[in-house]
Amino acid sequence: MLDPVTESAAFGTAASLATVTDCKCRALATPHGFGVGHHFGPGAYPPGVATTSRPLVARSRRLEPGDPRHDRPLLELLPGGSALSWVRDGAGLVGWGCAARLEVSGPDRFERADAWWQQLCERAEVVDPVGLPGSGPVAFASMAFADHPGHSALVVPEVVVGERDGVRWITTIGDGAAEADEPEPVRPPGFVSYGDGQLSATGYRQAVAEAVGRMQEPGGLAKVVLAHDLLATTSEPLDMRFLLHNLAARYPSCWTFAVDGLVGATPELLLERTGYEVRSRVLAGTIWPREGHSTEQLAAELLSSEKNRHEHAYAAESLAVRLRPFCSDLVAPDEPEVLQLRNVLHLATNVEGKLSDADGRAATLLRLAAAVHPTAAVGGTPTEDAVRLISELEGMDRGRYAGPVGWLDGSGNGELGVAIRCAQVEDAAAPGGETGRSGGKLRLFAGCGIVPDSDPDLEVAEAEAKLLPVREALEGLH
Ligand SMILES: C=C(O[C@H]1C=CC=C(C(=O)O)[C@@H]1O)C(=O)O
Repeated sequence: MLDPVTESAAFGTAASLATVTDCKCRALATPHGFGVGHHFGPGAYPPGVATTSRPLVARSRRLEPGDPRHDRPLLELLPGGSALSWVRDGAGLVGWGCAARLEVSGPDRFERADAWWQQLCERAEVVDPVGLPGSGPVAFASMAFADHPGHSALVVPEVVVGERDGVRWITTIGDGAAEADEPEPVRPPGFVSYGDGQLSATGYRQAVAEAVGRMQEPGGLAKVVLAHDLLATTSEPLDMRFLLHNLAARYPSCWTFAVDGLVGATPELLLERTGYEVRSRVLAGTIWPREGHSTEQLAAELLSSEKNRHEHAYAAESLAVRLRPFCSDLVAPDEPEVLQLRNVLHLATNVEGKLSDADGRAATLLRLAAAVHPTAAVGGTPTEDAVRLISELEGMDRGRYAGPVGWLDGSGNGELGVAIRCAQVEDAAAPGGETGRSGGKLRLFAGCGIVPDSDPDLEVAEAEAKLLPVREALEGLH
């Protein structure tokens, strides 16, 4: 098997760090510049220079009917271990193994991740007769919500299987040894128990009440999105595929993702870039099923709720305003529509644009993401004040929850969702309790847009409804 490309990088200040991990998760921190190589010690490369000791070799080929990798659902191809996924309605990408990996943190994490990926792709040897978005070299990405704390990860798998427009293909990156990995049977996680995370539901209610009080004062924020977490412990080791299968079965229209231990099914698309086309689906404003109310009644109530319309307008506008400068054309409807999911209904705005290439190069997906993240669907209005208030009132580390998550290819295409309706796997198999068995530990997250007339009790209930997809997947509902 090809040695994974080992990224060793550090960028000057404590405020802005890129740690370096190889794919066997040996962390290498270096006080020197941006360098890459396999198993080279830190400091072997001069500051500011990115090198790889060996270029990536990516080979794609079409899969044909009769090949199990063509005929079986994408998620069923994943072997055990750390799964990579971006699947919607049965199509998308799954990946495994690790040919290269980057961890970054800090305010310029997007720019540095972008530079790393561009350099890897420029030097890569690519054989790609498939020629579709997602064929050729691919990195799965999961970016931290905040500048501090939290790390972001880019993982280049050794094997990717993709499906788009009815075409199935496989890409091997490296020597393709992992191509032969046979899926082991998926293991259920056993009993699931829940406990408070870093911010309990009671603490969350207080945080929302405090935010509402401050927002009602003169000069207060227009909107802030506050979240809390829930700790889940499983009696058996956690097989991420169990979660992925159940999420995809219950939420087929969402993007079922897994990147570096962050797993979920998001209904919200931050940005999709296909050539010069960009697309986004902004969500904000929520209602959840109540007894005696039909879906049509709930949808009508949501559309006519001034509070939800305000919440939504801030989010849709934040995306459109920040995306517009990169586009020669951008269409954002004036009126939201209703998106219906099993657990909730949302107000949704689909935005479409055409990237301008005035200087001969349209902005990359990661650059675009840096410009639009966080939208007011997960941050607030105005953004910087809201992000400060989130940090103050939540008092927890969101990690990569609510950050961009998805994939990028070597031709500039990719999809980044907003990492909501998800959990961070803290330990796939944590040391066991009294029984001596080893179970897993996950942090589930859910947040709600808070405006000056929000009711804290209702926001707690809304967050509970948003936690359901992962809870039910964990408990085996499909
Ligand atoms: C922040 C979350 O949801 C966002 C997306 C849709 C609707 C939202 C809302 O109505 O508050 C949130 O803005 C979450 O699920 O954790």
